[in-house]
Parts: sequence; C-alpha cells; structure tokens
Amino acid sequence: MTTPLAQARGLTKRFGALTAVDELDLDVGPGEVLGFLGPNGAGKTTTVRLLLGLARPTSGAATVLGCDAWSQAPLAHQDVGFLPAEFALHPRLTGWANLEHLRRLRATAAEAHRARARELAERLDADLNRPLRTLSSGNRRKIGIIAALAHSPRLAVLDEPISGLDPLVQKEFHAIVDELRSSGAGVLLSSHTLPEVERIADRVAIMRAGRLVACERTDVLLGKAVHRFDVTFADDAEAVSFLRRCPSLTAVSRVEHDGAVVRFAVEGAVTDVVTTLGAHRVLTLRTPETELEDVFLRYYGPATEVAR
Ligand SMILES: Nc1ncnc2c1ncn2[C@@H]1O[C@H](COP(=O)(O)OP(=O)(O)OP(=O)(O)O)[C@@H](O)[C@H]1O
Repeated sequence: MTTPLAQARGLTKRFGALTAVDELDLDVGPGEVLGFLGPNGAGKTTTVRLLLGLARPTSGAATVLGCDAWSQAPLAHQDVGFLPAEFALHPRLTGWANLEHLRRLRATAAEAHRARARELAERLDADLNRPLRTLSSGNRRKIGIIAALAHSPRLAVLDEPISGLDPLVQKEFHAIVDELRSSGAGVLLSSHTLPEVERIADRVAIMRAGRLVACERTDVLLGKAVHRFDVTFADDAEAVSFLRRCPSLTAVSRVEHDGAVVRFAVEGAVTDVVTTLGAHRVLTLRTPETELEDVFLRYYGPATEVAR
C-alpha cells in the first residue's frame, strides 16, 4: 500500500461550542488529485489549516509527508505548496520579489525555482514584474498559483485555485495539475462547486457541517448525481407527446412544462431519457452543470442536515 502524502485521523477542531471539523479521516495519495468540496462553513478551510499546521487540532492528528502537521510543520512545509483562499503575498512587491522571498524561506535552489516560475508564468500568462497591488484579482491569483508550485512540491494544497481565472487559463491550470499528478505529487483542491473539480479530481471528498459525508471516485459520484435537462421541442404538441412518455421513465423527476419547453431532472444514468428524446423533434437541449446540492439530493435526500 502506498503511504499517503497527507493523512487525517480523527481530526477534530472545536471553536468553543462549535465543532468546525469533526472526527475527520482523509488521505491524499501520491499521484492523486482529491477534490475537497462543501458549502460555506463546512470546515474546508479549517481542515486545510490543520493540515498545514496553522491551527492545532482539538483531538486527532494530521500527518503531512510523514511529519506531524502541528509539531513538525516547518519540516513538512519544505515540500508542500499552499495557495490560501485569501491572498497572503506582499501587495507592494512584484511577483518575482514575492517568489524570491518564499524561495529563501524554503532554501530552494535558485535556478530550478526561477526556471519553474518562469515556465508557469508563461503558461498562465502571468506578469511577475508588477507589484501585486496593481494586478487584477484574477492575475494576482495566478501569482499565488506560481508561488504554491514553483518549488515543485510533493503535495499541493490549493484553496479555490481557479476562482476568478478566465476559461483559457483554467484549462492551462488543469494541464499543470495533470502533470503534477503524473509526476507523483498529490493535490488537495478545495472548492464550493462540483464543476470546478470534476474535470481534474480522481476522488471527491464532501464535507458538510464539519463532517465528511462522502469520499468517492469522481465518476462514481457523478454517476449518482442528479442531472438537469432543459429541452425546447419543435412545438407544444411535441412537448406534450414527450411528457406522456415521461411516467415510464422511472429516473425522471421534478418535471416542469411551459409550452414547448420542458425541464426535468434525471437521477443516475441518462441513457433512457436520451433515447426517448431522440424519438422527438427537439430544437435545443441544455444540461445545466451538476451542482453540489444536486449530488447531496441524490445521496442524502433533501432534508440532509448533519448534526454538530
Ligand atoms: N477562528 C475561528 N473561530 C471561531 N469559529 C471559526 C474560526 N474559524 C472557523 N470558524 C467556524 O468554523 C466553521 C467552519 O469554517 P471554515 O472556514 O472551515 O469553512 P469552509 O468550508 O472553509 O467555508 P467557506 O467555503 O465559506 O470558506 C464555520 O462555522 C466558521 O464560522
């Protein structure tokens, strides 16, 4: 069995009466991208802070690269890359000056670090020569990604890395994450939304109210999700004809009908629905992206609330 790069066992953090992270067990393996999802306040950032030794667990423990995350944090950090949700670099310094400062802290070899930073800056179309405060928030985020990855870490912990990045840059970022995985690095990628991680994560861990409520392979999770359909038929009669066949499609629910437009949800496999639609005159078909809430609905029912 491969040794995890990051591991949490019974990891718990309480703030007074509030349990922000509750008995969490989690692993990130080498060559694995783990999507870390949950709604606001679920406990993602607290977990990340515990893994990075920025907060002390109330009970349980986290291990990062074989080191205790709290008591041996400086040792573990040599080989960990971290992109915080809130920006932590110096706003008056240029990207290069910030990178140089971080490199010295880690005592990474200058040449390799600069070459990797240059390569990442080119690929992400980032400007390392301007003071960070003069950059747009998306462009600052790029510098944060470079700062997290320039020392070629074995483990990258990235809190909402692509929020604010344009689609082309997101695509390049995905390619960079793919390469990290191929090189044997581990990546923990936290996000609010499933679409942000579904393209790149091997597994997805979902937190809610401090607890881990699911940890599955991404394809398995998506296979269980609710998929939404928004269909415009050639005319009202065609829509009605489709609706008559709907009751025989067991996975179809939440049907809404407005003239030639029919909206509905499908739980799990969409094969039957797509075959049935193929027998009707369809003008347009939209499938809005699967939201995290849709996964929860399928998994835990609409009233899922995990008690603290
Ligand atoms: N230092 C703190 N003191 C008191 N409560 C805290 C502290 N840090 C976090 N919390 C609480 O712990 C819970 C989990 O917060 P956390 O920031 O980990 O959630 P999150 O999943 O990262 O949310 P978001 O997606 O909004 O960033 C929240 O209820 C939050 O208010």
